[in-house]
Amino acid sequence: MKTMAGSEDQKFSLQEVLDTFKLCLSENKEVYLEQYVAGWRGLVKFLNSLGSVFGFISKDAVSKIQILVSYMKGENASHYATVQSMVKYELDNNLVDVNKKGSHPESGCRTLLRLHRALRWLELFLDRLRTSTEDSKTSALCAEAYNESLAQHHPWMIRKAAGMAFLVLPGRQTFFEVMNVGPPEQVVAKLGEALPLISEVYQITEDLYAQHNLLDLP
Ligand SMILES: CCCCCCCC/C=C\CCCCCCCC(=O)N[C@@H](COP(=O)(O)O)[C@H](O)/C=C/CCCCCCCCCCCCC
Repeated sequence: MKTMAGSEDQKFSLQEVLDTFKLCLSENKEVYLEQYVAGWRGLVKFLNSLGSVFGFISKDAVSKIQILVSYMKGENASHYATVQSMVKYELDNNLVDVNKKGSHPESGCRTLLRLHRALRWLELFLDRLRTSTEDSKTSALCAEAYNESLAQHHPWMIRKAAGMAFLVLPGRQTFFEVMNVGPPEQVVAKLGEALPLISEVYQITEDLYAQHNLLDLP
């Protein structure tokens, strides 16, 4: 049966997303692409359950996931095990358009950068949800997180469309129910557990991209 959280096999679980982000980091703090992508797949399940208004966002996230998966399964798959190995391989082989779009408009590095920026939005949004009160508006929390992060990289049209989509977000109580964690106190605790993991993955990627001057890839 279809519910707000989607059909059974598409059901969103915060725990599941948490588990994938937990598995994202290797012992020496490299970011596994397979788990990173799996984390995003889990999040897209949630987005899809919100209805067609969010379709344009989901479509973009899915297409970026697919680009990365095609590299991870392609002939150079061994270089796409971690974000670190991908960056090294693509830079060493001049596979990244560094200043302006050229012959590599869909490099792994620029594709991951888009999801990486969205991860910052997620971090800010989940933190706001965690510290929100019963009367907080999810649309406002989402818009604040968006304006502080992703919006700075989006043109006016996208910002407008995103802002309109936020207005139809379900309320805080529904959000908490959809996370499939339990009562609100447990959701808050689970968010508290998830956030440091997401932050660490974000920061490691941010530092790596900064070190290689990749934070503004076209
Ligand atoms: C229950 C709590 C958990 C919250 C679950 C949140 C689920 C969110 C799932 C996915 C988030 C979407 C990630 C979007 C990636 C966007 C990447 C991007 O910036 N793409 C733009 C640039 O790409 P290029 O053109 O350079 O290739 C592209 O132009 C964007 C198009 C679509 C608009 C993106 C708006 C993003 C808004 C932030 C997400 C809001 C989701 C709200 C749901 C709570």
